[in-house]
Amino acid sequence: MANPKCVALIAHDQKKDDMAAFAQANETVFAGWKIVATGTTGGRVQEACPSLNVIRLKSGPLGGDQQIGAMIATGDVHMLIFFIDPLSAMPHDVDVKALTRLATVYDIPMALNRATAEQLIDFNHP
Ligand SMILES: O=C(CO)COP(=O)(O)O
Repeated sequence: MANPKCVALIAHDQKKDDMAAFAQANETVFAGWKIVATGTTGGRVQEACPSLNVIRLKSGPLGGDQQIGAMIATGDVHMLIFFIDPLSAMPHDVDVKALTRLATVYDIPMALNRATAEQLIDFNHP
């Protein structure tokens, strides 16, 4: 089988419950994907979806967003699902901006809320 496409999953703290529920509801779809995630998000998704193999990177504020940005630049991440919290100030706001900028530069599908993510995965079964 060809290498599966890679999706990056990230959620800010206020959105982590939502991400865990979203991943669980779509566990069978994600089974066909390689999954990378920032540290804490990845832990929550792994807990919610024991059948998946979630590759956990650093936590977002400690460089995880930048790691995923680098993977987008090298062509190793093909879709970004990032449940952002627009109501809280983030110490690593510049990293968040850099990540969404790179997803735009490299023109990969990017969902920043759950409604868009649901649509994206409907269209992107590998
Ligand atoms: O802060 C984040 C994204 O900007 C997410 O990082 P964690 O998944 O480690 O909480």
